[in-house]
Amino acid sequence: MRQITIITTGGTIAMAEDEQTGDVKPLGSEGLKRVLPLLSRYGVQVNMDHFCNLPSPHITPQWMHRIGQRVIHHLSNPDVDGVVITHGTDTLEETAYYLDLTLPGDLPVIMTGAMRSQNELGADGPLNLVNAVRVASHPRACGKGTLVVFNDEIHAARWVTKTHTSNVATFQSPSQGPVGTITKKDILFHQTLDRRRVYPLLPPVEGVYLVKAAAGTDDLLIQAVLQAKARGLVVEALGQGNLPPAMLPGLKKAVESGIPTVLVSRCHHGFVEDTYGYDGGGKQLKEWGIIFANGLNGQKARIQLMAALHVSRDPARLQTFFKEYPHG
Ligand SMILES: NC(=O)C[C@H](N)C(=O)O
Repeated sequence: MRQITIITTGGTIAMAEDEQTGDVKPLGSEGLKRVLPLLSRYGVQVNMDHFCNLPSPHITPQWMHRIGQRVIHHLSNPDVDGVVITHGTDTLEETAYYLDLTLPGDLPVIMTGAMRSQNELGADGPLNLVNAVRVASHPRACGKGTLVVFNDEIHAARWVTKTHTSNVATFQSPSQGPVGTITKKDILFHQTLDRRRVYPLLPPVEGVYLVKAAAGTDDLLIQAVLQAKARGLVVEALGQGNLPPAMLPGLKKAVESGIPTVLVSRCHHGFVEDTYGYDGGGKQLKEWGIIFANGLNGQKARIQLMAALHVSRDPARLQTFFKEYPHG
C-alpha cells in the first residue's frame, strides 16, 4: 500500500451551504473523510492532517511558507510517498507556484480544492480529492514539481490559473494545456516537465506590489508603492509589454531608486518582449533595467519575486532567474 498524507487548509472544499440563507461558510474538513474508504481500491492508505481552515483569500505568503514547512515535515517521514494539499481555489495557483519554486525533492505534491461546497448539488470536492490522492500515489507524478488536480485534469503549477468564477472546469493552463488526464482506471501524463530552479524555503519577502495597466492609467499607484518603500514591484502591462506614457514618471523613479521591477503582460498567452520603440514601449522599459518575466501572470510573477529576493536584489541576476525558468 502506498501512503499519502492529506494536508487540509480550508477553502470551499471544507465549506457547506447554509440551507436558510444560501451563504457558503467554513465547516471543516472532517466531512472529507467519507471518501477515504474509496481509496483502498487504488491500493492507497491515507492520513489526514487538519492543518488550518481558511478561505483562500485569507491565505498570505506567510501561510504559504507554513504550508511548505508542513509538507517537508510529512515528506521527511520515510513511509510517506506523497502529499495532497486541499486549498481554496481563489489563491490556489499562488500557493501551488510558491511550493513549486521552493520545495526540494521529487516526491509528489498535489493541490486540489472544490468549486461547490460539501452539501451543494454536484459537489466536486470528493472526486477532486480522490483523484488528487490517486495522482499523488502514481510513480510518474514524481519529479514534476507541484501539480494541481481538478476536474479530471492534471496541471503544472507554473502554468495553471483560475479562469472561471464558478465553473468546476475553472483551472486551465492557457498556454500549454493540462499535463495529464485522469480516467476512471488510469492516470495519463502527456507532457514532460522539468524543474529548473528551487529557491530557499523561506518566508516570502513582504512588500512586493502588483500594479495593473489599462488604457490611460497614470502612475498614482506606483507613486504609492514608492512611498511605501516597497521591496519589489510587478507591473502587468499591455500586450507585448507596453505601458501608457502617464505611468512612466513613477516607474522610472521606482527603477532608479533600486526597486526590482518585473514586467508581465495582461494577455493570457505569450511573452513580454522589447519589441516596440515608442514612449512606454517594451524597448524603453528593457533599457531602464526592468525585468521581463517569461509568460508568467502577474500574481505568479509576484510570488517568484518574493522568493527570488532572498537570493538577489540585482535586476540583471533576477532577469536570469525569470528567464531560466520559462513558463510560456
Ligand atoms: N472555490 C473556492 O475555494 C473559493 C473560495 N472563495 C476560496 O478560495 O476559499
